[in-house]
Amino acid sequence: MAYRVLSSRIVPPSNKLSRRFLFVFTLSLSFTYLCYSVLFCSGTVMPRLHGFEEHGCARLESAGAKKLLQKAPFCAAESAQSGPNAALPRSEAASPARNQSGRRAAAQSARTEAARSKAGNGTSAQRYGNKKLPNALIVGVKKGGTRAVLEFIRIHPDVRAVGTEPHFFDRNYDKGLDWYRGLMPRTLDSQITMEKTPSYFVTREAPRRIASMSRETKLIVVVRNPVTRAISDYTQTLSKKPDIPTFEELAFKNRSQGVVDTSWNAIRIGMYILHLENWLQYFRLSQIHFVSGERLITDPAGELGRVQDFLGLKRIITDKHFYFNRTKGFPCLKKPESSSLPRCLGKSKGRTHVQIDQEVIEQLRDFYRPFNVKFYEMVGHDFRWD
Ligand SMILES: Nc1ncnc2c1ncn2[C@@H]1O[C@H](COP(=O)(O)OS(=O)(=O)O)[C@@H](OP(=O)(O)O)[C@H]1O
Repeated sequence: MAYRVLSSRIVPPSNKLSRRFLFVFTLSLSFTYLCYSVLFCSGTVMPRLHGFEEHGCARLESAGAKKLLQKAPFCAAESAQSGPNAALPRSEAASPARNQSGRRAAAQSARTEAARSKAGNGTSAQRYGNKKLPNALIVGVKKGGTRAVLEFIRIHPDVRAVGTEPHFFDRNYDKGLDWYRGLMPRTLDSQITMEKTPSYFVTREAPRRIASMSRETKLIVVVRNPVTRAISDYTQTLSKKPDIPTFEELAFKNRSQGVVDTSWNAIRIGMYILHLENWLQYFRLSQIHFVSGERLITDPAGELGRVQDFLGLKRIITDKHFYFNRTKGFPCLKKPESSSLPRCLGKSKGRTHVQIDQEVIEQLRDFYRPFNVKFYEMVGHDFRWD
């Protein structure tokens, strides 16, 4: 065997040549190991030893050395998060107390990296952490200001959100929770996962389905004067289907007698108390936070302050994140989540409404009043829509 031949050659201690060969062999072996360690950042190796393969760096390993080197700065943050002992000497790794502070520092470093990538270069895709089911949902209401709340709250470094509306608990429920989880962004344990789908609020099955995912889910409902909301809803439909009947024709069964058509969605959605009663069969009132759609426009920082409190987040989003854009006529973000440039919401947010006869508006106000009063009583807040 080759080994036996080799050993018979190197074993005699008197053989100087063999000793020299052994020395050179050991030296070259050490040198190869050194090169390997330098090229492949230690964080990618250590987590494997500690069983943290599921995190980012391990994934990058298979992409080859070139890619690895390009991603090196990211790797530092990822290894910090995935392998708490990776950056520590062995003696420290063995101590649980030091280990914890290392983990804290590592998590902090990963958070800083997340914040930097959010605020700075516009690459909002987070490549570390895990996809988790959402802990908080913006469930309604349509045309209440749900997009504004989502875009504003996601600038918080401890919030990660899906940009599009997943419609899981209404249209896609049969696809299953794994499908739903797959849509979520990667989050660290310290971060909150969120999505918004305004139609959940009026979907009969949504509260039961959400509760069966988790009874602890936090729910946000952005409410707005139901008359204005109905007009906004109609304006949106009209922009897509210009041939629909007039607002008045759709809103009343009999206008002269003031009989409102509650089967029309644009009207039905605004009967907030009826929908809320359905939610309260599955969730405590304290699990639901109501954002005023009106104040969201006049005082976005104030509303976002309360949203952050409700979500248990540090108040990071403040006045300094907003400016009022006169052309748009709405508050806009100085630095949105996806870019470092100031940005307002799109054209479909803040449309000029269809002109509606004042008399019709009064009739609808009268119609909604009793529903509004019950709603105020239930949530313990007067939204002053009358
Ligand atoms: N900052 C800011 N910028 C633009 N628009 C804002 C903002 N804050 C609240 N709003 C109001 O949001 C309304 C749209 O609500 P939603 O995002 O819930 O609509 S949707 O259900 O997702 O279609 C939209 O309704 P319309 O004005 O009727 O278009 C706005 O009034």
